Amino acid sequence: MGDRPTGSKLVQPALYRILDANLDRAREGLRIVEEWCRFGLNSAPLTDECKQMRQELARWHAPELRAARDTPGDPGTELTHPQEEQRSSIEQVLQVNLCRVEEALRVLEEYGKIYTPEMGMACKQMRYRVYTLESSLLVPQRQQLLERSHLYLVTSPTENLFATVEAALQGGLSLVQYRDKTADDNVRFSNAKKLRQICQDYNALFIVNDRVDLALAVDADGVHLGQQDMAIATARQLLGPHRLIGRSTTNPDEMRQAIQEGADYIGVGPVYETPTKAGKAAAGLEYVRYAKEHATVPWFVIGGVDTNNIHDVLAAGAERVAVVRAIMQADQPTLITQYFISQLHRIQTIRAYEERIAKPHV
Ligand SMILES: Cc1ncc(COP(=O)(O)OP(=O)(O)O)c(N)n1
Ligand SMILES: Cc1nc(C(=O)O)sc1CCOP(=O)(O)O
Ligand SMILES: [Mg+2]
Repeated sequence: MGDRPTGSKLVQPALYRILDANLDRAREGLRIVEEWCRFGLNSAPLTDECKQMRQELARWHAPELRAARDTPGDPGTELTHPQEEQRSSIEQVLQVNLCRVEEALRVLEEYGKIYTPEMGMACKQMRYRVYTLESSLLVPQRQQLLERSHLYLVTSPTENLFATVEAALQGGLSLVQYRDKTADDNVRFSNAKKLRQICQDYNALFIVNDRVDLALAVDADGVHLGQQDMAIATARQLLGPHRLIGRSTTNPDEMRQAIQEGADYIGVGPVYETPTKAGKAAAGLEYVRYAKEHATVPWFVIGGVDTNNIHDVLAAGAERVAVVRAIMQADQPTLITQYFISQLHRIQTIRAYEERIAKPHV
């Protein structure tokens, strides 16, 4: 590779070892992601993208770099973090490994510039390709599941918390919010952790009410924030780009602002007064009709919704509802969940049909 501006004889072996270690790290991470693209997603384009990047990295891995390796003398091989030993989901495996690839590429970009400018440039371009790969793999999963979810269970404290949530999941529920306004933090943490696991077992989204710190601590899919809770922009900074943020809204101004600030979904309510949120005046069906015309993100009607009034709510334009008591206090949560889902599905089918009649050529 000719003369390099490496300064001294001491610098070159270190530089080569850095490049050698990070080329390995990036390729290993890509291999792990590739396996999921291939066997989990059956995606030829994503598998191919990982493979191409691995091969490009292999071309940069020159014999002189490999020759500089000194595993017994490397103090870094002994250092592990307890979190490296735990993985709770495929998503986490992907997240951790994509992050590892991005970090390794950043190192290769900086140190590679000393080795040869072309290496620095190639690693920079590859890092942007990894960001794109990350978006394809991680963002849509949550967004798509949110799009597909029309019933939202918001929990209330009860002795049967886990059994009730699991019964609802068995009925087809795919979106759960842990809401407990009074428990101690250690109880909230252990409940949220257990619910997170149950939701994962059913491939359902798990959202934490109010608390961004708790959402992060249990690796939740997102957080629900009311008007008095943390600002969306601050939550987004803490949660990163991929987790969901929901916002409660009670009137058109709050809706406009929530959407403008980047809420992934909104609560629309309370449509009826409810003892679950005593003292909050009903926004009524008029606000549901407004949401039908103006909401541009998924919106869930909340507040007093039950099996008796769901048809009025749907008739006002809703296609998604969030409930607490209707499921948490049901004798048969699975059956009630199935009933809600069937009615929500029915209305979507009717609306899709009506739309086709109204615009036959679209
Ligand atoms: C889906 C959904 N919509 C609205 C709320 C209410 O949030 P907030 O106004 O912050 O009130 P609390 O739930 O925190 O008492 C919600 N939790 N979920
Ligand atoms: C938690 C919550 N938020 C509301 C809002 O309008 O922002 S209404 C509500 C409680 C909904 O409970 P139930 O289904 O038992 O009436
Ligand atoms: Mg709140």
